[in-house]
Amino acid sequence: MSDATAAQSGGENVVLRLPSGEHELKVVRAVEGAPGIELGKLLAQTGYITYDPGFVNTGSTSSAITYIDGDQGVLRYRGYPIEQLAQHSNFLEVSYLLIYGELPTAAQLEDFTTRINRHTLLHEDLKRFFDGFPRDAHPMPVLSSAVSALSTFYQDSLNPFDEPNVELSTIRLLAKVPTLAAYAYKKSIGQPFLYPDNSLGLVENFLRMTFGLPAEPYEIDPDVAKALDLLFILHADHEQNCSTSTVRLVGSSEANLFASISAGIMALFGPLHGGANSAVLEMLDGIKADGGDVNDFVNRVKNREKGVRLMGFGHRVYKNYDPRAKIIKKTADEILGKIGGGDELLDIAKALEERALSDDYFIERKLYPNVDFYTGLIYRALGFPTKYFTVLFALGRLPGWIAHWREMIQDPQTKIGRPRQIYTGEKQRDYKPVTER
Ligand SMILES: CC(=O)SCCNC(=O)CCNC(=O)[C@H](O)C(C)(C)COP(=O)(O)OP(=O)(O)OC[C@H]1O[C@@H](n2cnc3c(N)ncnc32)[C@H](O)[C@@H]1OP(=O)(O)O
Ligand SMILES: O=C([O-])CC(=O)C(=O)O
Repeated sequence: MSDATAAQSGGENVVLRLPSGEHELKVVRAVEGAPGIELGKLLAQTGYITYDPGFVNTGSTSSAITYIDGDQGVLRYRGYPIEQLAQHSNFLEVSYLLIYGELPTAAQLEDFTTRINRHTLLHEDLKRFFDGFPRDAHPMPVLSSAVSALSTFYQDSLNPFDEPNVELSTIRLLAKVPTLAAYAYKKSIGQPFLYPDNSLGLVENFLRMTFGLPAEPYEIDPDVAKALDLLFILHADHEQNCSTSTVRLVGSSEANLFASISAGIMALFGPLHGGANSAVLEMLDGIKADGGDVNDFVNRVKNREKGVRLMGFGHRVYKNYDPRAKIIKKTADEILGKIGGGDELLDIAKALEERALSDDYFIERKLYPNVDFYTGLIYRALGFPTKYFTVLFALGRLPGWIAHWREMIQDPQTKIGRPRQIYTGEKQRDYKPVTER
């Protein structure tokens, strides 16, 4: 038994009889350390294909970035509890932590900030890119396309093993994605783009480029900036979620950082992942329009009416309250109280949660609110349209995607991602000409 395996407690000993001999292993749930690695390696040698749709039990990598204990509702970035980071840190500092592994010193943070500020501008030709999209285009595919286009403007990014250029691409992404996101919004409302103002912080600059007008001074509301910064921290990483796994999978073919993150943005778009934040608000709007009866809605969910799920509820890993949702719920009242928008929808959301958490359907399945349940209410109060919410998630998740791509490219264990399948089609048949079919 390896030290890593032996060090785990609470597991069970299993004996595997494989062509390579008998192997006694302690098998534990993969919440900490490397308990599944030995087992996975042994099974891989046998050539047996394990059937695991959705990768429920498959550890696709080892990682030192984010730790989740889904049963206990624990989330830590590089070992720091999310609650502490939410209370004391800020988004730039957390981005540094995720990407470089340590909290920055004052000098490191200043250097990081200066380098990001130097790259917030977009190439004028890249700005024209937005003209090609319809005005009512969804901002997520617009953002993904624009990030993909960065590879064409910065061809020094193409070699994933060129460390100085990976570092430059990292800074370019952190600097330019907020500008791209703001321009996607401006395009959708037909207003002119604003150049970044690098005397401002990252979040403040983004707010000004999004809501400011060229001829008018834009006054930044510190409560709004603080609320958005907090939400970005809470979204910054979440281990091998669908979009991060996509970033790693695309990157495992040695595609560059921009291409991999462009793909991650599209994985985030779906309503079962990041798109749930928009879907929750649409659900709450729908309940309100139907008279506000949460019982009726919950019954429709339980009756499995086609296409009706309790959006913002349930999670692959959390079988307890999502700690991010706990923080957001706690601060939603405070934030909405300060910036306005504590409307009927918040009451409906709370009633819906209370109703669901006392219902056997949700209790038996361990379904709790996830990070997306309360965020939309805050985004709306900050002035963002529903369609734009997932772009805000993408802005928050960006440092996590970058950190995972960099960890993946440096890991000597990385192999091209290539799952197998269980073939269920025809065994073999002979071709017939079209006249005989
Ligand atoms: C940032 C994020 O990505 S967080 C997730 C955001 N997504 C959402 O909020 C969408 C709503 N939630 C869901 O669709 C799911 O809970 C997911 C996608 C998050 C997780 O899916 P999985 O881990 O594959 O769980 P799965 O779909 O197998 O659900 C297990 C059981 O709970 C039920 N269930 C899960 N989530 C919900 C829900 N939100 N509403 C109603 N029933 C649900 C399933 O129908 C299933 O029941 P069954 O075993 O009787 O068929
Ligand atoms: O971890 C997941 O599967 C989804 C999630 O909560 C996230 O990406 O933040």
